[in-house]
Amino acid sequence: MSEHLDSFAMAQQQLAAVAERINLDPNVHEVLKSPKRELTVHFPVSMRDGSIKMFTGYRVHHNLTRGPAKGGIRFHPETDISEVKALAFWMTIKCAVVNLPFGGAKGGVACDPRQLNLAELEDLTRRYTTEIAILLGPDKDIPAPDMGTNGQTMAWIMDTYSMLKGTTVPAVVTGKPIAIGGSEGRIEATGRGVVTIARETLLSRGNQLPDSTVAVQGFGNVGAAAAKLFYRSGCKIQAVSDVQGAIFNQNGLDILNLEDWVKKTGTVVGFPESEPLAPEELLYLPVDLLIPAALQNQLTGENAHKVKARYIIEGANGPTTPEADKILNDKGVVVVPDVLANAGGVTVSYFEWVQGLQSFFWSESEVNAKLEQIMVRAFGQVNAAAKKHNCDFRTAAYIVGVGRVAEAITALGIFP
Ligand SMILES: NC(=O)C1=CN([C@@H]2O[C@H](COP(=O)(O)OP(=O)(O)OC[C@H]3O[C@@H](n4cnc5c(N)ncnc54)[C@H](OP(=O)(O)O)[C@@H]3O)[C@@H](O)[C@H]2O)C=CC1
Ligand SMILES: O=C(O)CCC(=O)C(=O)O
Repeated sequence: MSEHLDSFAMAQQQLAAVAERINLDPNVHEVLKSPKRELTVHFPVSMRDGSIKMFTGYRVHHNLTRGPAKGGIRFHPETDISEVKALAFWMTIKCAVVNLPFGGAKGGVACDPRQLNLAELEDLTRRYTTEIAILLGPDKDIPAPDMGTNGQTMAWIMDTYSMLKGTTVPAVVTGKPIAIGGSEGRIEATGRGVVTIARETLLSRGNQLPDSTVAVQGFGNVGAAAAKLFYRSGCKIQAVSDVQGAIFNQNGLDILNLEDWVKKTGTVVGFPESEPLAPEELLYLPVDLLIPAALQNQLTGENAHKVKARYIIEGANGPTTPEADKILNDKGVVVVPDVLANAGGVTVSYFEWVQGLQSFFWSESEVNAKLEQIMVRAFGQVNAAAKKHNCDFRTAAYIVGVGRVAEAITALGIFP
């Protein structure tokens, strides 16, 4: 049977599965089923052709028991409230898995940033920020980049929020440029975390990262950084893709040359040292490590049986549906979930927030060393939970994450 789940329904299924497994207090389950608040805004932007276009944006706070709301902002044509609610829920779990003092949030605007010029994009970002500013603040809600947004977007958000407050407030966003209080290491932090978790996963099974073959879906902030760090670790990156297509080289792509090519052309497609590949075929290559680093719902009940990779390390949020999870587990494919594998980004966002609040900044090597420590510790805790409960890594990560959130909810005295 194939599945047509929306993202929030999928997140609910993941929560329900772990609630049953750990006998979660039904009251806590009830709390975690719904986001704390959802804001939908419709706002006008003046387009450069003289017309006015209406856009719809969202900011969702899922659960704030462990700290202020934290999570990225996505600009994508298919972004809707269900997607943003799911992404906010995953942020609650993710922050708890790596034990950061944050609750989960996410935001988004339904738009195609590639169809907007820079001035339109700036206007859209500033207007969206003004509309959701009621929720934002360094001790309330701290956005960061996600798909379709970057350091420039964060700079516009910080500036708009600072204008509203009448003072410069760097700690209201993370993932901003270094010149305005960004952290060393944030740009590649998610990719670095993905590679660290891949290494730890392999080590836990008696394998090594060097010489592993890798396929990466998506060559943006997460995919490109992960590909480069896998390459530097001695892996063979056999395939990568972006929206325009996929490329393949049996002997491994030179990722540094590929980066130069993408800077020149805007796509991986046509890279001279490669052959074209049908994009969906990337998911079915017989590689050691498959890294989905684009959108959700890529591995489903319909295609999971075709996967030949030994390990899937989820750089993207929500790339594997529950039905696919079951098929992959039955096939013996090890899936390391988003809420652990891509937590390096929010971890360095946490460092950026702490540095901003203290106006005391760390070197890149300090940032990377602290990131390594947190990711290795989180992997160890999830691996231990997987052994203790004899379960897959997603279930184990949820046992750790949901367990911490439940403990916090109970400690507040809501359910004495
Ligand atoms: N940025 C971060 O710090 C974090 C991001 N994530 C998650 O990682 C994923 C990627 O985010 P990020 O790298 O920031 O986003 P970016 O916008 O930087 O990059 C997205 C990449 O995915 C490609 N892409 C989009 N759709 C497809 C598709 N259908 N097939 C193949 N490639 C596709 C894009 O192609 P093109 O370049 O052609 O547009 C681009 O290369 C998302 O799920 C996000 O939620 C998770 C944790 C932190
Ligand atoms: O860096 C952050 O605060 C959030 C990153 C993010 O959106 C994610 O982990 O999905």
